[in-house]
Amino acid sequence: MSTATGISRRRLLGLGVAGAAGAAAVGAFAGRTLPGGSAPAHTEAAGGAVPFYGRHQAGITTPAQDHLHFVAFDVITEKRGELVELLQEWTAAAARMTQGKSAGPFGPVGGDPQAPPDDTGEALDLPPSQLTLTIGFGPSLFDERFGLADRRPPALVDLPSFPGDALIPEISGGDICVQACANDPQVAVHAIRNLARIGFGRVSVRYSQLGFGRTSSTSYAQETPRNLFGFKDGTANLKLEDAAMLDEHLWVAPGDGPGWMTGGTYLVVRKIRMHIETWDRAPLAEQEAIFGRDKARGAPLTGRDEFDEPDFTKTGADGKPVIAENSHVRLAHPSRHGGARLLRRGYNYVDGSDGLGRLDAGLFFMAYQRDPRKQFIPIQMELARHDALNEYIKHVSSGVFACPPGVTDAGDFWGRALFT
Ligand SMILES: C=CC1=C(C)c2cc3[nH]c(cc4nc(cc5[nH]c(cc1n2)c(C)c5CCC(=O)O)C(CCC(=O)O)=C4C)c(C)c3C=C
Ligand SMILES: [Fe+2]
Repeated sequence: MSTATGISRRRLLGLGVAGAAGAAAVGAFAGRTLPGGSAPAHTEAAGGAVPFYGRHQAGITTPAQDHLHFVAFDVITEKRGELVELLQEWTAAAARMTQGKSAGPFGPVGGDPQAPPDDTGEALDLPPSQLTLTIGFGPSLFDERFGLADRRPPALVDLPSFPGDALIPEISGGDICVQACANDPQVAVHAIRNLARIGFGRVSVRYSQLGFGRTSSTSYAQETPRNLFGFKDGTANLKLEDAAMLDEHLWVAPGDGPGWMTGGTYLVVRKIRMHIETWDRAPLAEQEAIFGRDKARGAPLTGRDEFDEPDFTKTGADGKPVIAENSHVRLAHPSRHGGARLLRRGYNYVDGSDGLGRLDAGLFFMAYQRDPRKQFIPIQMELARHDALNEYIKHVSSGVFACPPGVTDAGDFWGRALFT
């Protein structure tokens, strides 16, 4: 998207037009319509910038954007100083890119023509698109390489193997993860590509995953989206408006573990293949019984409206529970897990077809929480053992990461308190 002069907002900012003049230019841009009076392709709300600095990292309670590019890196340098420098460089680039600027100060075309550009350029004409970049540190980072073994939080456990797991090691784990979310997939891909480029020689990409169509709402202002089985997903999620619940279930509090994690949270990722063609042959009544919710409105089978509380005691004419014992929502419900909740922030994925005519598709499940030992692990153990949904899904990749608190200002960097 371009300004009246034909120079993009990202380019303007990337070329260093800052301060009052830059702000005025951006302000003018933000309010303008395209020639002919049509609305911009991205509204400012969808295309605007999410603040990078704050007590918590952005991209967790931020209203879930439409697109994901998730990456897990292996650290290949063994020098602690090089890793710290990389985190500093990444933080500076992330602070810039999330505000719609280029990854480096010169941008795709403003530097020395004899040197590779400090930004790859494919987001040159695009608005910030609510890009957020969220970092996490995996258990393997806390081995002997960087002197971090005694700084590993007890809550950052290796996940146990769950019944039915079919994990592929090459797309599981990772020393460091970065979740890029944006309302434009090209902006998310650009951000991860540039972080990987900056990390050359110090990290290598272990795996990455594209996701589209968020499968959760993280704000009451958002409509509940649908997953690839056609059901509303994210109804009973933690929402950013529930501040007390976030303190109880999401953010690491003082005394929970090492001080460097206070204000942070833990992320569990699971790539879950969904057997779409088998599901599509299941009768509607069976699909609804599996989730315990109706397909049209997402209401519990004991209620009428989406946000009605399920009644697990209610029985039908046959004397059986209306919401089946092996239904997904009964097994995952907080009442079964001592009140434990998750902030789910997953995305649909389709990686093409599998060569046998079936979609290679599913849910890239991501859930943030205060302590995976008390939240994800017991919930998933229950689901893995009893969930009727298991006939239609397969967990193929897994990861757990400690996501540090937010970067407070330009002097701070991702994970500073861990390394100092
Ligand atoms: C271990 C955690 C969970 C995994 C893994 C998981 C996989 C998974 N879920 C769906 C679809 C739905 N899940 C729903 C609710 C729900 N799911 C979990 C946890 C996991 N799901 C929780 C904690 C809840 C909320 C339970 C409650 O409090 O009522 C729903 C219902 C709508 C909603 O509340 O979001 C759907 C639909 C799929 C397809 C899937 C794996 C592919
Ligand atoms: Fe679920």
